[in-house]
Formats: sequence, C-alpha cells, structure tokens
Amino acid sequence: MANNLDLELDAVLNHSTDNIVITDGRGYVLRASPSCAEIYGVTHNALIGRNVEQLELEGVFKPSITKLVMQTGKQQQVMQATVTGRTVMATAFPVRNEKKEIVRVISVSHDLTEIQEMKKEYESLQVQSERYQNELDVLRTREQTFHSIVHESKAISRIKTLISRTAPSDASVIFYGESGVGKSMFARELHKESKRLDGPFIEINCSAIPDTLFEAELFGYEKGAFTGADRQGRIGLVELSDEGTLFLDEIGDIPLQMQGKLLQVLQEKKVTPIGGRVEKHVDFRLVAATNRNLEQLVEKGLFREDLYYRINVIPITVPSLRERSEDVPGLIFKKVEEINERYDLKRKLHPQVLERLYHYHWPGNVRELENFLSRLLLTSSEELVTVEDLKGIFESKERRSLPASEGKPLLSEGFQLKEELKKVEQHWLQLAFDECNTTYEMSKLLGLSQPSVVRKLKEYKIDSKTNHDPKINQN
Ligand SMILES: Nc1ncnc2c1ncn2[C@@H]1O[C@H](COP(=O)(O)OP(=O)(O)OP(=O)(O)O)[C@@H](O)[C@H]1O
Repeated sequence: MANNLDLELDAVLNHSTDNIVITDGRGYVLRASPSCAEIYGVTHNALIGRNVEQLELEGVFKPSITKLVMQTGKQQQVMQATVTGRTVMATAFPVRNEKKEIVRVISVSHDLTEIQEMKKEYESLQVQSERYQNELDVLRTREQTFHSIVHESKAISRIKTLISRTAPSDASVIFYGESGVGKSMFARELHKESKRLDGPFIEINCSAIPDTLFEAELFGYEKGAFTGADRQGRIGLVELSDEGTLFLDEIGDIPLQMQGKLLQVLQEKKVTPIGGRVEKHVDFRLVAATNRNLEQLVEKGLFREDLYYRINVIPITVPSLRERSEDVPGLIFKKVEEINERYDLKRKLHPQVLERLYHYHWPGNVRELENFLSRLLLTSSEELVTVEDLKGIFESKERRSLPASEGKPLLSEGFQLKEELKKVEQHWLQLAFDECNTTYEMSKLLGLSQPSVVRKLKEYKIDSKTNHDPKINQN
C-alpha cells in the first residue's frame, strides 16, 4: 500500500507542467511524469527500469543530463533536442545519503519548443517588416518621381539626358551640388530609369547617423553582438539594398574611420554583420550625393582618396537655383499646383507676388522655394495671394539674404569676385548697424574686433551719414 509520501510524489509528477524523471544512483529510471511520452516520444511505462545511458544511445535524451550529474556529482543544466523534435531545458541534481553517495538523480525538463517557435516567428516577422519598409520606400520613390522634374534650363536638360544614358548601366554615379538643388530627386530618377526599378531604393543619410552607430546601421549585427544592441540582431541597410540601388546621401560626412570598411564593401559587394562570421553577398548599384567638395576633403586628409575614386565614376553637378533662374517660374507654378492639390486649396499668386519671387535668389534652392510657398499659401486667407501676404514672411527673408541679383545668374560675364564680396560685407555691416546701438555690440555680432568695425564703417561710408549716431560717438 502506498504511503503518504508516495501519494504526494505521484501527485507532483502527475500534475507538474514540467517533465520530471527520477533515477537511482546508477541511472535506472524509477519514476517519470506522464508528459514524458509527449516530450520524449516514449511512454511512461517504457521508461521505468531503463538506464539513461541506453536511452541516450537510442536518442531519447540527448545528451543525458542524469549521466552528466553522475559523472560530475554536481547539479547540471543543458538544452536537449528530443526525438519528437522538441527543445527542452533540463536541470538535474543529485540526492545523496548520509555517506554522501548519490542515491537518486532528479531531472526537471521544461519544454521550450513553443518559446523557440515564437522566437523563430518573431525573427521571420522582423525580416518581413524590414522588407515591407523597403516596399514602402520604393512606392514612395515611385510616387515622388511621378512628379515630373520641372526645368527650363539647359543645365537640367543635360542632367536628365546624362541620367537616361547612364541609368541602364550599373556604373556608380555621384551628384554634387548645394543643399536643396534636387540631388536626391535625381538619384531616385536614376533608379526609376534603371533595370533595378523593381528592387529597393535604400537611401542612407550619412550625416544623420551618429559615428558610433554607423557600422551597425550599415552592416547590421548578429544578436547579442554588443551591449545595447537589439537582442534579435538587425539587418544592415546595405544588405537591404540587394537587387536595388544603395543611395549614400551626404557621403562627404562619412566618418574617416568608417571609410575603409565602406570601400571594402563597395568593392567586394559583401557584408559581414557585427558579431557575425558569414559574409553575405549583396548586389546593389551605388549612387551617392554630397554638397561638399570631395577633392578638397581628400587634400585635407578627411576623405580617403581610394574611396573618392571608387565613387566618383560618373560625377554629375546640379547647379544652384540662382545659376539657373529661368527654372524659377516653372517651379513656382508646379509647386503652387502641388500644394493646392495636397491641401485642397485654390490659391493663385498675384503677378506682383510672382515678380518678387522671380527676383529672389533662393539660397536654400528648390527646398526653400517649396517650403516658402507652402507657408505662403497656407497662411494667406484669400484665394488671390497678394504682396500684402508677403509682408513679414518674405521681407525679412529678403532683408536677411544677400543682395538680389535682379534675376540674373550671379556668375555671368563681367563677374568680379572682389566686388561681390564687398557688396556682401557692406550688406551684413549695414544690417548689424541697423540692429546694434554701439560698435562694441556690432563687433560681437559680426565676430570682428571693434576697431575693425569702425574702420569698415568708414570704408563703406556707413558712418558718414550718421556722424551723430551714438554708435560712433560712444567709441
Ligand atoms: N527640378 C525640380 N522639379 C521639381 N521638384 C524639384 C526639382 N528640384 C528639386 N525639387 C524638389 O525640391 C526638394 C529638395 O530636393 P532634394 O531633396 O532632392 O535636394 P537635395 O539636393 O538632395 O538636398 P540635400 O542635399 O539637402 O539632401 C524636393 O522636394 C524635390 O522634389
């Protein structure tokens, strides 16, 4: 007849969600919970009386944790793969008599299969989500390139022809030009006209990634590669560009210590994630852009010469808007149309407004023009936008910027750099003069010494009109 201790033990074995196996000191199974059939593929009865070494040979427990406990005399923990294809975490410990001999080994196995499956599912969902992100980027790319490139100038026509000619090849292209001239737009156009259109267009703004995260973002990392890393690891942006275009925007801002690694990836078309051992082949077309002078950066030792030659295969320079002022009217019309459509408006610009906008030189290029028009159209109350609506927003812009070039490109025949620089100096000096009460304040604002300010005021005759001004009298 079973005693209370036996009854209690049976109850624990029968109701435990973990699988429990108890052997004697030589590894013969004395008791096992009923769940062992599900986990180990062997019925409870078939286990009783069998030795763990034999069961290990048959692949039932692999490795046998009871055997490990008998060999080491200590508690053990192992992950086991079972014949039913399950993954279990088994913990076993010895039970000793008064003479310290092992008389029992108790093992408790926790089924991790579900967790493992959830983990796998999570990993595959992660990859899928990265892919969807790509698809979205591509869709966005198509939507953006759908808006035609507005141009009247020969310079932009030439660029469009060059893009059409070079798009079908896989040659690397780099766009140079000031911020906001349309470099990213042309890069997308190149992708759209290339045979990689159906692949992803992965845009990386090199200046927006902190130096410390650069490698991880570009090349990815395996799980647990470094402290603070995503526990599941991450696919790098370079790998995501497989079969598509890798667009490295602001490439001139890439940290020097990363340039060698990037060059290697560009040459070999293979990436190894941080903490990983397997190289992955990636098939991408490289397109880059920068608003910096890479040749000068090379001369100063801030940009690797070999990387420069690798990316500078087809250089395309996009001129600033003030060098192609003939593009301004078309851009204004197109952008007004787009903004009206986006915000469900019906705004029109009064001819006087157009006149003022044509003659402004747009130092922030097309982006500035776009942003300005959005602001103007959204803040004016009537359908017809008049010069009144420009008050406040446009006048301060004109005042703060360089002297208008009256619609002519600044760099035309007869251009004199010295004269132009003088005009700029006089302009800023006048602005500071209007805003400050003393030449000391002016010197702080302009970053000049106070005697230089006085000398320059005299040189540009700014003081001669206002000799009574406290600015001069206080000096
Ligand atoms: N010729 C054009 N026709 C229509 N839209 C244009 C044209 N040029 C530029 N744009 C628009 O101007 C905005 C700025 O362009 P984009 O972002 O391509 O400039 P960027 O030179 O890459 O600037 P950054 O160097 O700051 O990244 C975008 O919305 C773009 O669509």
